[in-house]
Amino acid sequence: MDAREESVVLPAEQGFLQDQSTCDATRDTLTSDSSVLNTQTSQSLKVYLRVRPFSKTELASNESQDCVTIENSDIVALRAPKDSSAMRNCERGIGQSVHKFTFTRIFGEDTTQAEFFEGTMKDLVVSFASGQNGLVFTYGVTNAGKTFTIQGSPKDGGILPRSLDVVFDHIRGRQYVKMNLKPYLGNDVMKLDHAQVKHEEAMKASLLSSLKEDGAKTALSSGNLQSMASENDTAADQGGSDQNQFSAWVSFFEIYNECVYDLLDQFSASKNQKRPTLKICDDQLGTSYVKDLKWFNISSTEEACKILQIGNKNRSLASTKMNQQSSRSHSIFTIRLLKLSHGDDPSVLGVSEMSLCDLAGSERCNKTQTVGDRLKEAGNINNSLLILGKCIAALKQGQNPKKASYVPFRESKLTRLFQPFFCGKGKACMIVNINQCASTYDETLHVMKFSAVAKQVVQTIQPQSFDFMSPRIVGKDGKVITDIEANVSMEDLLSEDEDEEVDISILSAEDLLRKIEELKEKLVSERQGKLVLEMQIRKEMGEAMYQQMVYLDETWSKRFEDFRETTEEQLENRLEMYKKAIKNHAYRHAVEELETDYVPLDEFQAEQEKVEARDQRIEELEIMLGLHKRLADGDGSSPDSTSVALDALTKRCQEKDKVIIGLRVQIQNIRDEADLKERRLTEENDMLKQHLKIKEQEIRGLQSLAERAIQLEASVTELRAQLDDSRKLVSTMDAGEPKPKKGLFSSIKNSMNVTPKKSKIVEKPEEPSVLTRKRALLARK
Ligand SMILES: Nc1ncnc2c1ncn2[C@@H]1O[C@H](COP(=O)(O)OP(=O)(O)OP(=O)(O)O)[C@@H](O)[C@H]1O
Repeated sequence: MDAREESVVLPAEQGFLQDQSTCDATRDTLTSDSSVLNTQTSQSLKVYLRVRPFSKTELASNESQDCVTIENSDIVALRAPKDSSAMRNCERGIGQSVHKFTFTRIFGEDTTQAEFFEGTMKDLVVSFASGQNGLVFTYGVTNAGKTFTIQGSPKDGGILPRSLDVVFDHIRGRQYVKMNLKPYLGNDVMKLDHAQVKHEEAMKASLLSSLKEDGAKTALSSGNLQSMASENDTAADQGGSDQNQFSAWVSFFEIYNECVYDLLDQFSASKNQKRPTLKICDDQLGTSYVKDLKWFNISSTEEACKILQIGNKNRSLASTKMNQQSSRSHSIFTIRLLKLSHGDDPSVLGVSEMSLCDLAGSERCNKTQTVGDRLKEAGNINNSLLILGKCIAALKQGQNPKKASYVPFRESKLTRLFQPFFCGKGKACMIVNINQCASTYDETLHVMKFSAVAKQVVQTIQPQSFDFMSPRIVGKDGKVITDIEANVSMEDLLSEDEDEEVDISILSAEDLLRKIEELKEKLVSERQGKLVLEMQIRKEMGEAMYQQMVYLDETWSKRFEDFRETTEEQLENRLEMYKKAIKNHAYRHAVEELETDYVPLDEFQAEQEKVEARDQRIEELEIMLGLHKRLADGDGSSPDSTSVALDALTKRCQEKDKVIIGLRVQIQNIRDEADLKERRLTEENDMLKQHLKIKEQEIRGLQSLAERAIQLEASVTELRAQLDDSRKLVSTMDAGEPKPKKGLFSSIKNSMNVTPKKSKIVEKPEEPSVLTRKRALLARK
């Protein structure tokens, strides 16, 4: 598959820093970038690929089989190794052995952490510092380098500590050190009183002290960026000219087996205690956030990295077969930056948020030989990644207005939290991590295909900057102190938010009571509305049923008519066939008879001539006989001549007798022949009778078919009667008298159970003619 996709290159993307000049360039961009953010932009989701180098063990176990080839800065080719399923499939003629994928940018195994940060995160951190929200998530199989990319090693930090460095570099000298303004809900800020501030400070001190035993040596840092930050101390001076102040807060949580756990919750961190799970709620703007999540104020990258280390200790790590330090959960580290006005009691000008999500490995269960808890984990990991994939596919599909489909964001905790970013809350970017091992080729290919789809998602980013979005500030009781829109009351905002998981803890007791009353009233009006809706639905269902019945009626009538026509046609055809067969038989028989009795013409004429000659001779003889008689009676003729004549006559008579005998023999022969023919005819007649009997049986079968057709006709008539009853029922429902308590389906059921009243059956005018025709046809047959 070639996943090449030309992404829209927006102005913000054009200036990748190819060299390693870092903070100066970043800061310059920071000062000029806020104007860009005030317009809505659309861009393809940025998807970066990072290929990790082989470990020594991998090289020793022949994992290096040239599976991954980086062709240029944005195209990578994957070649299936010989033992992979992809290669087996290719040999069977399914799929290809080489796949090419395009990414926003590809980073090879030699890429340093600094290079990777420069090439991927610059835009996002710049936007974040200017007030825009951002999300970065890493995706890949286990052991592909996701955690390494985000967190890095103690000596060489990943994108997280490096981003923090840039942010702190940006706000240096403008940090608001008090902790009395704290992130609250999705995008708001809570103003803490003195006691609360003390509590905050104690909590932070306690958290940080928990890492003291391990010492600073394990703490992560951005490594070389540290020095760069100090080199750029002039930033403080620059910032000083800006009257605004900034306050930075962090949180760290994980989604493990579809439960959200606070990784900075010290009490739950103790071994024997069951960790409390946190809920995901929607704020008044419909943005999802983790309720009761702990936020800690940070004043430097070091503090943030220590907090990250503490959270890491609580993270659900388990050793899988593929990675000894495998993350079994999705972990999300979030930084919130509050932009405040100048002075001791500043007002909040804006809040921006940047989340870095280290997704759990996307390996499949069989590969890692997972069992028990590990199998359950893998199931949950795969499920949430599957839903992420579904969301990304649906978002991609949704870009075509004709194919827009439901995006199942709410089907997993992870996608619920990602939803705002895919719906314009801020910039999102995906980092795909792969290793080059032959044994994980199939999984890697799967990851790449997922990324190819993700790269086609176009993000619409709402205009955002600190100046653009002012948050609400609430007091310690959760009541709004200041609001962006003065004409929008708390009640208005809350009444907009009727989601099933609304966070009601932000209301005071009086507000709650008032809210309950309002809700009661709302419930009554909702119920009324529901009744009306139910009636409407009933009516619609009735109409739908009626339409269905009409359709059924039409379909069955048509089918019956077709059946009747076909049967009639078949019967008529058969009848014609039998008639033809009988005619043919009679004709053949007559021809056979003719052939038997046929006498050639010349023979016949010869016979005729013979007969004529005989007749003539007989006449002559009769004349002579008469002459002789006259002579004998005294005509004076001599007795000798008479006796001669007599002799001659006798002779002639004898000859005639012989002829007569011959003729008799002939007659006898003819009679014998006639008898023979008669016998043959009788036999043939018997055979014909047998044949006729068979045909009669077939006709009887056809008659029973016709009777079945008549029965079907009768059942259609009965269905029509039922249809009439349903029509009446529907018209009764239309006329009113709703029975809301009975329920929709019981009413449908009743309408279906109505016994058809025979008296009401009205046959259509053409039915008798059909029956009459059929009967006439059968009678005819
Ligand atoms: N670019 C890299 N250069 C050097 N080593 C790396 C690189 N990427 C990852 N590694 C090493 O590879 C190993 C696995 O990396 P990592 O733990 O970050 O993987 P992962 O994808 O987060 O795994 P999991 O999903 O199981 O947590 C680690 O030992 C890490 O140090």
